[in-house]
Amino acid sequence: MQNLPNRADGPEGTVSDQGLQAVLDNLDALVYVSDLDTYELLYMNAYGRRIWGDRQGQKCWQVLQGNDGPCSFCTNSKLVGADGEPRPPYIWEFQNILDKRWYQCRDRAIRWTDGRLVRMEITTDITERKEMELALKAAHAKARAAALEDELTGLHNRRAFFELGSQMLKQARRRQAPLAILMFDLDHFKVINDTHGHEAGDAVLRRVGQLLRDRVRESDIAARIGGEEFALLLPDTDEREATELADRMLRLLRTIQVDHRHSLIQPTASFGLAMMGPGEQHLERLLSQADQAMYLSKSRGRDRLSLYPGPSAA
Ligand SMILES: Nc1nc2c(ncn2[C@@H]2O[C@H](COP(=O)(O)OP(=O)(O)OP(=O)(O)O)[C@@H](O)[C@H]2O)c(=O)[nH]1
Repeated sequence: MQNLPNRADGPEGTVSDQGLQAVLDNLDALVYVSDLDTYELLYMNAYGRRIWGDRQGQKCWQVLQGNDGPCSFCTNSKLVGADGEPRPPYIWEFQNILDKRWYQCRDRAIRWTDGRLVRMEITTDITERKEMELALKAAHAKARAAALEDELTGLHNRRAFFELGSQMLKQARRRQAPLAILMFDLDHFKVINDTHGHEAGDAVLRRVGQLLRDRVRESDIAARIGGEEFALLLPDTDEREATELADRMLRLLRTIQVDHRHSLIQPTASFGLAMMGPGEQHLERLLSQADQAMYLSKSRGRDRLSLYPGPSAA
Protein backbone atom coordinates (compact mmCIF):
# COMPACT_ATOMS: atom_id res chain seq x y z
CA MET A 1 0.00 0.00 0.00
CA GLN A 2 1.29 3.45 -0.91
CA ASN A 3 2.80 5.47 1.90
CA LEU A 4 2.67 9.23 1.77
CA PRO A 5 5.64 10.83 -0.11
CA ASN A 6 8.69 11.31 2.08
CA ARG A 7 9.23 15.02 2.69
CA ALA A 8 11.36 15.77 5.72
CA ASP A 9 10.28 19.23 6.86
CA GLY A 10 7.27 21.42 6.31
CA PRO A 11 7.05 25.19 6.81
CA GLU A 12 6.86 26.37 10.37
CA GLY A 13 3.62 25.36 12.11
CA THR A 14 3.11 22.37 9.81
CA VAL A 15 4.24 18.82 10.27
CA SER A 16 6.51 16.76 8.03
CA ASP A 17 5.14 13.88 5.95
CA GLN A 18 6.83 11.39 8.30
CA GLY A 19 5.03 13.12 11.15
CA LEU A 20 1.70 12.82 9.33
CA GLN A 21 2.47 9.19 8.58
CA ALA A 22 3.14 8.57 12.27
CA VAL A 23 -0.15 10.24 13.24
CA LEU A 24 -2.17 8.29 10.66
CA ASP A 25 -0.52 4.99 11.52
CA ASN A 26 -1.14 5.40 15.24
CA LEU A 27 -4.79 6.36 14.95
CA ASP A 28 -7.20 4.01 16.64
CA ALA A 29 -9.32 4.22 13.49
CA LEU A 30 -9.22 2.96 9.93
CA VAL A 31 -8.37 5.59 7.33
CA TYR A 32 -8.53 4.67 3.67
CA VAL A 33 -8.73 6.42 0.33
CA SER A 34 -10.25 4.93 -2.81
CA ASP A 35 -11.08 6.09 -6.33
CA LEU A 36 -14.66 7.34 -6.62
CA ASP A 37 -15.24 5.63 -9.96
CA THR A 38 -13.05 2.51 -10.04
CA TYR A 39 -13.18 1.80 -6.25
CA GLU A 40 -9.43 1.10 -6.37
CA LEU A 41 -7.76 1.39 -2.95
CA LEU A 42 -5.17 4.18 -3.04
CA TYR A 43 -4.19 4.40 0.62
CA MET A 44 -4.83 2.58 3.88
CA ASN A 45 -3.28 3.41 7.26
CA ALA A 46 -1.58 0.84 9.52
CA TYR A 47 -4.88 0.06 11.31
CA GLY A 48 -6.24 -1.34 8.01
CA ARG A 49 -2.97 -2.91 6.87
CA ARG A 50 -2.82 -4.87 10.15
CA ILE A 51 -6.23 -6.40 9.37
CA TRP A 52 -6.11 -6.89 5.60
CA GLY A 53 -2.39 -6.64 4.69
CA ASP A 54 -1.17 -4.61 1.74
CA ARG A 55 -4.08 -4.53 -0.73
CA GLN A 56 -3.15 -1.57 -2.90
CA GLY A 57 -4.93 -1.57 -6.24
CA GLN A 58 -7.67 -3.94 -5.12
CA LYS A 59 -11.31 -2.79 -4.88
CA CYS A 60 -12.52 -1.41 -1.56
CA TRP A 61 -15.70 -3.55 -1.71
CA GLN A 62 -13.59 -6.68 -2.20
CA VAL A 63 -11.19 -6.03 0.68
CA LEU A 64 -13.49 -4.41 3.25
CA GLN A 65 -16.75 -6.28 2.66
CA GLY A 66 -15.82 -9.45 0.76
CA ASN A 67 -18.35 -8.44 -1.94
CA ASP A 68 -18.09 -9.27 -5.62
CA GLY A 69 -19.32 -5.83 -6.67
CA PRO A 70 -19.83 -2.33 -5.23
CA CYS A 71 -21.68 -2.28 -1.89
CA SER A 72 -25.41 -1.51 -2.05
CA PHE A 73 -24.84 1.09 0.69
CA CYS A 74 -21.85 2.77 -1.00
CA THR A 75 -21.85 6.48 -0.14
CA ASN A 76 -19.69 7.68 -3.06
CA SER A 77 -22.64 9.40 -4.74
CA LYS A 78 -23.23 11.50 -1.60
CA LEU A 79 -19.72 12.95 -1.42
CA VAL A 80 -19.59 15.32 -4.41
CA GLY A 81 -22.15 18.08 -5.01
CA ALA A 82 -23.80 19.02 -8.32
CA ASP A 83 -21.14 21.74 -8.67
CA GLY A 84 -18.42 19.06 -8.69
CA GLU A 85 -17.05 20.18 -5.32
CA PRO A 86 -16.71 18.05 -2.14
CA ARG A 87 -19.75 18.09 0.13
CA PRO A 88 -19.56 18.17 3.96
CA PRO A 89 -18.61 14.82 5.60
CA TYR A 90 -21.26 12.12 5.42
CA ILE A 91 -21.48 10.33 8.78
CA TRP A 92 -23.19 6.98 9.17
CA GLU A 93 -23.12 3.76 11.19
CA PHE A 94 -23.22 0.19 10.00
CA GLN A 95 -22.51 -3.40 11.01
CA ASN A 96 -19.81 -5.11 8.95
CA ILE A 97 -21.10 -8.42 7.59
CA LEU A 98 -17.64 -10.02 7.78
CA ASP A 99 -16.64 -9.34 11.40
CA LYS A 100 -20.15 -8.42 12.68
CA ARG A 101 -18.72 -5.37 14.46
CA TRP A 102 -20.34 -1.92 14.39
CA TYR A 103 -18.54 1.03 12.83
CA GLN A 104 -19.08 4.74 12.55
CA CYS A 105 -17.88 6.06 9.20
CA ARG A 106 -17.05 9.63 8.25
CA ASP A 107 -16.83 9.87 4.47
CA ARG A 108 -15.80 12.84 2.38
CA ALA A 109 -14.32 13.62 -1.02
CA ILE A 110 -10.81 15.09 -0.93
CA ARG A 111 -8.33 16.21 -3.60
CA TRP A 112 -5.74 13.48 -4.12
CA THR A 113 -2.07 14.08 -4.96
CA ASP A 114 -2.85 14.07 -8.71
CA GLY A 115 -5.74 16.57 -8.35
CA ARG A 116 -8.68 14.15 -8.81
CA LEU A 117 -11.42 13.90 -6.19
CA VAL A 118 -11.21 10.67 -4.22
CA ARG A 119 -13.10 9.09 -1.37
CA MET A 120 -11.61 9.25 2.13
CA GLU A 121 -13.22 7.27 4.92
CA ILE A 122 -12.37 7.40 8.61
CA THR A 123 -13.94 4.50 10.46
CA THR A 124 -14.06 3.93 14.21
CA ASP A 125 -15.14 0.75 15.92
CA ILE A 126 -18.20 1.61 18.03
CA THR A 127 -19.24 -1.99 18.80
CA GLU A 128 -19.20 -1.62 22.60
CA ARG A 129 -21.20 1.63 22.54
CA LYS A 130 -23.62 0.26 19.94
CA GLU A 131 -24.19 -3.00 21.85
CA MET A 132 -24.92 -1.01 24.99
CA GLU A 133 -27.31 1.22 23.05
CA LEU A 134 -29.09 -1.80 21.51
CA ALA A 135 -29.32 -3.57 24.87
CA LEU A 136 -30.76 -0.42 26.44
CA LYS A 137 -33.27 -0.06 23.60
CA ALA A 138 -34.33 -3.69 23.98
CA ALA A 139 -34.67 -3.24 27.76
CA HIS A 140 -36.82 -0.12 27.22
CA ALA A 141 -39.00 -1.94 24.71
CA LYS A 142 -39.38 -4.87 27.14
CA ALA A 143 -40.19 -2.58 30.07
CA ARG A 144 -42.70 -0.68 27.97
CA ALA A 145 -44.33 -3.90 26.76
CA ALA A 146 -44.52 -5.10 30.37
CA ALA A 147 -46.09 -1.80 31.46
CA LEU A 148 -48.77 -2.20 28.79
CA GLU A 149 -49.53 -5.87 29.37
CA ASP A 150 -52.05 -7.37 31.73
CA GLU A 151 -49.93 -9.84 33.65
CA LEU A 152 -52.73 -12.31 34.37
CA THR A 153 -54.15 -12.75 30.87
CA GLY A 154 -51.34 -11.54 28.57
CA LEU A 155 -53.84 -9.14 26.95
CA HIS A 156 -53.33 -5.37 26.79
CA ASN A 157 -54.04 -3.62 30.08
CA ARG A 158 -56.30 -0.61 30.57
CA ARG A 159 -53.49 1.85 29.94
CA ALA A 160 -52.54 0.17 26.65
CA PHE A 161 -56.20 0.05 25.67
CA PHE A 162 -56.45 3.84 25.93
CA GLU A 163 -53.03 4.53 24.39
CA LEU A 164 -53.47 2.27 21.36
CA GLY A 165 -57.23 2.74 21.17
CA SER A 166 -56.98 6.54 20.94
CA GLN A 167 -54.67 6.14 17.93
CA MET A 168 -57.08 3.67 16.37
CA LEU A 169 -60.03 6.02 16.91
CA LYS A 170 -58.12 8.91 15.32
CA GLN A 171 -57.22 6.80 12.28
CA ALA A 172 -60.79 5.50 11.86
CA ARG A 173 -62.15 9.07 12.07
CA ARG A 174 -59.61 10.32 9.50
CA ARG A 175 -60.38 7.44 7.12
CA GLN A 176 -64.12 7.68 7.84
CA ALA A 177 -64.02 3.93 8.44
CA PRO A 178 -66.27 2.09 10.90
CA LEU A 179 -65.00 1.26 14.37
CA ALA A 180 -66.83 -1.02 16.80
CA ILE A 181 -66.28 -1.43 20.50
CA LEU A 182 -67.35 -4.56 22.26
CA MET A 183 -67.24 -4.83 26.00
CA PHE A 184 -68.09 -7.71 28.26
CA ASP A 185 -68.17 -8.41 31.95
CA LEU A 186 -68.23 -11.89 33.45
CA ASP A 187 -71.49 -12.74 35.18
CA HIS A 188 -71.70 -13.31 38.93
CA PHE A 189 -67.94 -13.45 39.11
CA LYS A 190 -68.04 -12.71 42.83
CA VAL A 191 -69.91 -15.98 43.30
CA ILE A 192 -67.17 -17.85 41.40
CA ASN A 193 -64.54 -16.29 43.68
CA ASP A 194 -66.58 -16.84 46.83
CA THR A 195 -67.45 -20.44 45.97
CA HIS A 196 -64.20 -21.70 44.46
CA GLY A 197 -61.61 -19.21 45.67
CA HIS A 198 -59.69 -16.33 44.09
CA GLU A 199 -57.26 -18.74 42.44
CA ALA A 200 -60.11 -20.38 40.54
CA GLY A 201 -61.36 -16.91 39.55
CA ASP A 202 -57.90 -16.15 38.17
CA ALA A 203 -57.90 -19.40 36.19
CA VAL A 204 -61.22 -18.38 34.59
CA LEU A 205 -59.82 -14.95 33.69
CA ARG A 206 -56.77 -16.58 32.11
CA ARG A 207 -58.97 -18.88 30.00
CA VAL A 208 -61.07 -15.95 28.83
CA GLY A 209 -57.85 -14.10 27.96
CA GLN A 210 -56.60 -17.06 25.96
CA LEU A 211 -59.88 -17.29 24.09
CA LEU A 212 -59.63 -13.62 23.13
CA ARG A 213 -55.99 -13.94 22.09
CA ASP A 214 -56.86 -16.91 19.87
CA ARG A 215 -59.89 -15.32 18.26
CA VAL A 216 -59.17 -11.67 17.56
CA ARG A 217 -57.49 -10.38 14.42
CA GLU A 218 -54.04 -8.88 14.70
CA SER A 219 -55.47 -5.46 13.91
CA ASP A 220 -57.97 -5.64 16.82
CA ILE A 221 -57.18 -4.41 20.31
CA ALA A 222 -58.17 -6.84 23.06
CA ALA A 223 -57.72 -5.72 26.65
CA ARG A 224 -58.66 -6.52 30.21
CA ILE A 225 -59.75 -3.08 31.36
CA GLY A 226 -60.92 -3.99 34.87
CA GLY A 227 -61.15 -6.98 37.21
CA GLU A 228 -63.55 -9.12 35.15
CA GLU A 229 -64.17 -6.60 32.41
CA PHE A 230 -62.83 -6.95 28.87
CA ALA A 231 -62.96 -4.68 25.84
CA LEU A 232 -62.35 -5.21 22.15
CA LEU A 233 -61.77 -2.45 19.63
CA LEU A 234 -62.54 -3.63 16.11
CA PRO A 235 -61.38 -1.44 13.23
CA ASP A 236 -63.09 -1.61 9.83
CA THR A 237 -65.94 -3.54 11.43
CA ASP A 238 -69.57 -2.55 10.89
CA GLU A 239 -72.46 -3.25 13.26
CA ARG A 240 -73.47 -6.49 11.54
CA GLU A 241 -69.93 -7.91 11.64
CA ALA A 242 -69.43 -6.83 15.26
CA THR A 243 -72.75 -8.43 16.25
CA GLU A 244 -71.71 -11.68 14.57
CA LEU A 245 -68.39 -11.62 16.41
CA ALA A 246 -70.13 -10.92 19.73
CA ASP A 247 -72.54 -13.83 19.16
CA ARG A 248 -69.59 -16.07 18.39
CA MET A 249 -67.80 -14.92 21.55
CA LEU A 250 -70.94 -15.53 23.64
CA ARG A 251 -71.18 -19.09 22.31
CA LEU A 252 -67.47 -19.73 22.82
CA LEU A 253 -67.54 -18.40 26.37
CA ARG A 254 -70.34 -20.84 27.19
CA THR A 255 -68.03 -23.68 26.16
CA ILE A 256 -65.35 -22.71 28.68
CA GLN A 257 -65.04 -25.19 31.50
CA VAL A 258 -62.44 -24.58 34.15
CA ASP A 259 -61.68 -27.65 36.17
CA HIS A 260 -60.87 -26.57 39.71
CA ARG A 261 -60.45 -29.07 42.53
CA HIS A 262 -62.99 -31.48 41.03
CA SER A 263 -65.55 -28.73 40.30
CA LEU A 264 -66.34 -27.46 36.82
CA ILE A 265 -66.71 -23.71 36.53
CA GLN A 266 -68.69 -22.54 33.52
CA PRO A 267 -68.61 -18.76 33.24
CA THR A 268 -70.88 -16.59 31.12
CA ALA A 269 -70.62 -12.92 30.26
CA SER A 270 -72.79 -9.93 29.40
CA PHE A 271 -71.86 -8.05 26.26
CA GLY A 272 -72.36 -4.45 25.16
CA LEU A 273 -71.70 -3.13 21.66
CA ALA A 274 -71.34 0.46 20.48
CA MET A 275 -70.35 1.90 17.10
CA MET A 276 -68.20 4.98 16.70
CA GLY A 277 -70.40 7.94 15.81
CA PRO A 278 -69.39 10.42 13.10
CA GLY A 279 -66.59 12.72 14.27
CA GLU A 280 -66.24 10.94 17.63
CA GLN A 281 -63.13 12.24 19.37
CA HIS A 282 -63.20 10.48 22.72
CA LEU A 283 -62.52 6.83 23.35
CA GLU A 284 -63.84 7.29 26.91
CA ARG A 285 -67.27 8.23 25.52
CA LEU A 286 -67.30 5.24 23.16
CA LEU A 287 -66.34 2.94 26.04
CA SER A 288 -69.03 4.42 28.23
CA GLN A 289 -71.63 3.73 25.50
CA ALA A 290 -70.50 0.08 25.31
CA ASP A 291 -70.64 0.00 29.12
CA GLN A 292 -74.24 1.26 29.11
CA ALA A 293 -75.14 -1.43 26.54
CA MET A 294 -73.41 -4.03 28.70
CA TYR A 295 -75.49 -3.01 31.73
CA LEU A 296 -78.61 -3.41 29.62
CA SER A 297 -77.52 -7.04 29.09
CA LYS A 298 -77.03 -7.43 32.86
CA SER A 299 -80.49 -6.04 33.60
CA ARG A 300 -82.09 -8.20 30.90
CA GLY A 301 -80.85 -11.40 32.54
CA ARG A 302 -77.09 -11.58 31.63
CA ASP A 303 -75.33 -13.96 29.18
CA ARG A 304 -76.44 -11.90 26.17
CA LEU A 305 -75.55 -9.03 23.86
CA SER A 306 -77.12 -5.56 23.82
CA LEU A 307 -76.49 -2.70 21.45
CA TYR A 308 -76.04 0.87 22.64
CA PRO A 309 -79.47 2.30 21.91
CA GLY A 310 -78.29 5.87 21.25
CA PRO A 311 -78.15 8.95 23.49
CA SER A 312 -81.92 9.53 23.71
CA ALA A 313 -82.78 5.99 24.71
CA ALA A 314 -79.81 5.45 27.04
N1 LIG B 1 -59.99 -13.87 40.88
C1 LIG B 1 -60.05 -12.58 40.59
N2 LIG B 1 -61.14 -11.88 40.93
C2 LIG B 1 -61.19 -10.57 40.62
C3 LIG B 1 -60.15 -9.93 39.96
N3 LIG B 1 -60.50 -8.63 39.78
C4 LIG B 1 -61.74 -8.47 40.34
N4 LIG B 1 -62.18 -9.65 40.83
C5 LIG B 1 -63.43 -9.94 41.55
O1 LIG B 1 -64.52 -9.86 40.63
C6 LIG B 1 -65.70 -9.70 41.40
C7 LIG B 1 -66.63 -8.72 40.72
O2 LIG B 1 -67.82 -8.71 41.42
P1 LIG B 1 -69.04 -7.77 41.10
O3 LIG B 1 -68.54 -6.44 40.62
O4 LIG B 1 -69.94 -7.78 42.28
O5 LIG B 1 -69.73 -8.39 39.85
P2 LIG B 1 -70.26 -9.86 39.58
O6 LIG B 1 -70.22 -10.72 40.78
O7 LIG B 1 -69.51 -10.36 38.38
O8 LIG B 1 -71.74 -9.61 39.20
P3 LIG B 1 -72.36 -9.06 37.85
O9 LIG B 1 -71.30 -8.27 37.16
O10 LIG B 1 -73.48 -8.20 38.28
O11 LIG B 1 -72.78 -10.22 37.06
C8 LIG B 1 -65.25 -9.26 42.80
O12 LIG B 1 -65.46 -10.33 43.70
C9 LIG B 1 -63.79 -9.00 42.63
O13 LIG B 1 -63.05 -9.29 43.81
C10 LIG B 1 -59.00 -10.69 39.62
O14 LIG B 1 -58.02 -10.22 39.00
N5 LIG B 1 -58.99 -12.01 39.95
